[in-house]
Amino acid sequence: MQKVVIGMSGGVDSSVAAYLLKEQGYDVIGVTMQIWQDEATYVMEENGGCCGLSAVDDARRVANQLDIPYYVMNFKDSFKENVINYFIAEYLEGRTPNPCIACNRYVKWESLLKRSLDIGAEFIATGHYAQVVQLENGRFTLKKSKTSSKDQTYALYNLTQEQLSHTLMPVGAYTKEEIRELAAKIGLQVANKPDSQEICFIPDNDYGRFIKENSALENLEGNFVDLQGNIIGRHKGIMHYTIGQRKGLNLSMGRPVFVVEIRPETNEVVIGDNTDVFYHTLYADQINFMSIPELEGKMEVNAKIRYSHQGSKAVIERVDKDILKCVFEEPQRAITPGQAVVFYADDFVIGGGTIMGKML
Ligand SMILES: Nc1ncnc2c1ncn2[C@@H]1O[C@H](COP(=O)(O)OP(=O)(O)OP(=O)(O)O)[C@@H](O)[C@H]1O
Repeated sequence: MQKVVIGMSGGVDSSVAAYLLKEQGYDVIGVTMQIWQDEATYVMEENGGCCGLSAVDDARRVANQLDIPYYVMNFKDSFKENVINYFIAEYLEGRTPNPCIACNRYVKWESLLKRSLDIGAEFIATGHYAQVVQLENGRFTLKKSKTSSKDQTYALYNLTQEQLSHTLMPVGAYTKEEIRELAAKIGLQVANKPDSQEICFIPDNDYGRFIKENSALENLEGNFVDLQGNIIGRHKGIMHYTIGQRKGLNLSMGRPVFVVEIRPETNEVVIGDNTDVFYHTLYADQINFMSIPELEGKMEVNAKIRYSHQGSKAVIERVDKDILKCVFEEPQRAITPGQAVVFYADDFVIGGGTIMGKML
């Protein structure tokens, strides 16, 4: 029997994933990763966070019910180094990070996969809404989940071929409703648990406060400037802002105004009109390809610039060793440095990268 380690967060999806794997005949081992420091754990619990004591209790109960072995493993150091530190550093450099992507690649896959292989498992599995497929060219890639509104391929675009070849995502072939029905049918007590919140380690979504409290920096205030360089007000620190933001600027300009650029080197936040946040072209680095080994020439794709973006027609080409240029057919609003751009052909991930500061 092939051994698989399933990451259990105590929620509906990973619980049903464990059930499905068992049904499919795998030797299933449940693991909950402890990833965040103890103090915050209790705050997260109240907000439905994924990794505190009740998550462990829930996951353990499900594992008992499914009659599979269950362990809690400590990944706090890996999470701090790869997710929290990256998250803070990116904001302080004026970019908007995506911590789930870093967590997936470096904590869930790199660290958990290594430990799983060490204990004799062949695969790791999660309750993500995505499907792992092997193409005719032999490469592994991700296919969008059955319900596009739940699809999580965007946050998984930078898994390596090696990681994908050891990965199972059994819930991706079902809709969320089907998963909830399945959970109810098999009597899982977590069937009605709410979905977890957006960023698990920031309970109230107050990124700015979190970064201030977790970095040594004191006074982060600076100037709001307009596109001509005139000072138009004071900002609270660049980490409070992202491209396209309108709320919370506290500027009375007599018209709606938006963040159009963040300049960490001068600690300035540039303000403009909505029309100033549209661009045709972005550049991306830290490229990872999935369905293709390498990009030859130009390629037509559907490109997604944030988790909630529908995707838009674009042409990509390499312009440097690790830099891709992506030209959209229609200008896109709020292309944001630090976020991922993920390229699709129909429902399949071609690859992706990290959006750089330069836009045209
Ligand atoms: N602390 C953790 N320990 C082990 N696996 C985890 C942990 N957090 C998340 N995962 C895995 O990653 C998957 C996706 O996590 P995500 O936070 O997107 O969903 P979720 O809402 O927590 O899912 P679920 O309904 O399974 O709780 C989970 O289904 C689970 O397999």
